[in-house]
Amino acid sequence: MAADEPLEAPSKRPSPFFHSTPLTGPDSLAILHLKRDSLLPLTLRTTADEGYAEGAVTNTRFGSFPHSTLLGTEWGTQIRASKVDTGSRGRKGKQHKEPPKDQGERSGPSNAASKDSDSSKKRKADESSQIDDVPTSPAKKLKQPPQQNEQPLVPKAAVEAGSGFCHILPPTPEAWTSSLDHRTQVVYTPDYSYILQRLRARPGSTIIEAGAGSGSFTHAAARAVFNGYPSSSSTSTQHSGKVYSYEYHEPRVATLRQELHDHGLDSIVHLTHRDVCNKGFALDASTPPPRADAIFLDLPAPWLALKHLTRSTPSAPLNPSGPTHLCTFSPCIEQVTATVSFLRKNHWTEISMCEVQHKRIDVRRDRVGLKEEGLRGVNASAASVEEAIQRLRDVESKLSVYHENRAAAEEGGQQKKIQSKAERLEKIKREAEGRKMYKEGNLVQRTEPEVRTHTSYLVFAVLPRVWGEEDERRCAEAWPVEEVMGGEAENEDGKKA
Ligand SMILES: C[S@@+](CC[C@H](N)C(=O)[O-])C[C@H]1O[C@@H](n2cnc3c(N)ncnc32)[C@H](O)[C@@H]1O
Repeated sequence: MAADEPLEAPSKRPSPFFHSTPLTGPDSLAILHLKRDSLLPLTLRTTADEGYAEGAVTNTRFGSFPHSTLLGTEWGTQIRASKVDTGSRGRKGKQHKEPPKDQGERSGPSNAASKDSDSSKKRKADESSQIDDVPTSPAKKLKQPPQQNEQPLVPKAAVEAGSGFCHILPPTPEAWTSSLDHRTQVVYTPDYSYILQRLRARPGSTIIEAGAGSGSFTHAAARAVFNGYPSSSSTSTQHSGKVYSYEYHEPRVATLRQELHDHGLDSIVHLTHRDVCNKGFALDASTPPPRADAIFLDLPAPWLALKHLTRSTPSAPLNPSGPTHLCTFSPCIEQVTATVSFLRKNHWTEISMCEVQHKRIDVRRDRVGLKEEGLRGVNASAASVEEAIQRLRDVESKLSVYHENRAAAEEGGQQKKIQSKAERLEKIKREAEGRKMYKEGNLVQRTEPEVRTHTSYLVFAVLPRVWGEEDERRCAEAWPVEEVMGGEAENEDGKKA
């Protein structure tokens, strides 16, 4: 499909990113939360086209999940993995003569990949090798027309596998960012939440974004500006929030266009296939230019695009009746220098730069001591010299009791009881029940290094609106100086009027 080729009419159904149903339903977009930072988007299906007796199945490294176990559940529910019967799927491939096997826990990718070895190798090479036959990439979906032989599901009841689980979550821009098919480097949640806040994006705003890349920022921006779907009625006066996205890489445009359609966002996001550096931000002839309140440029050379964003250009896509807030995202300081230099020469104000240095900080209680032995998340070594000496005394005394008991056994005398380790741990556990653990130990903080982000410098600036004599006159009429100053206005000579 060509990037400029429109899809069918904009989807009429509400976007699952803005409206969540109480329960998961057929054909709805869901995110499987497998583990921290491992999320998987999928569309829940009631049709079987993969030869599983249980109907549509998603295989992950944490087990197989028939969609029948995911449908009709509350969002956030923990779903147990199932044993699945590959049925006819197992017999389909010519090179695979073995009888179909049950796919138990953790049998996902390799067992399920019964089509051919090339495709299985490709999957292994794929960044998301934990996933098999999941309709994650709309690009893949585009290449695969819907199967003619899809049959209504009469699924075999799923049998729990005994281990392996996931949580089913509704789609949000955050979950989408963590799970999307990366076609480019993406803007991550900590960055876009800060950027959108600095751009003053709010319901009803108009944002320009270039380049759209994998659509991570696009989804977050769409949610930030959403204040209802554009109304076709001419009487509606409400200005709908809108995101104008530009991208010059044709396959990325086609993929993102399909995603936006599938996600019910195509009436909020206007995606254009265009090189903004060379050709500016104009839209097709039938569409009026955007009147942007905010601009986000995630391009290698933002200053080349900025030359099309001036107040003096008649076709400039800026809102003439308000200031325009700008953010550019650059991976190196040279780009920042060039951008800031351009902004200074072209009437932009409030120019500032910040480096993104997100850190995830783990704050917890550090509990050390022998009384913690056997408890979870503790350091069970002696916390003080006294504790260490006491432990040595205990060991010594046990040893001497042991020798006494041996001597007593030889002489036929009575033996003393020695506390076993299991008894000691049981006693500590019992005592712990009465302790207020959340108050104990030192409060410590540790920086976790693995926050997903890129080296990035964000440049912010504001382009004020044009202000002329006429604006000044209207303003003076609306807010007469005497009223504003409470009769304290001064005349031209600086005297009180
Ligand atoms: C880092 S990616 C953007 C990622 C995106 N912001 C996201 O969150 O997924 C940069 C994108 O800019 C696009 N691009 C680069 N130069 C461009 C230009 N002159 N016009 C339009 N798009 C451009 C690239 O094709 C690439 O997809």
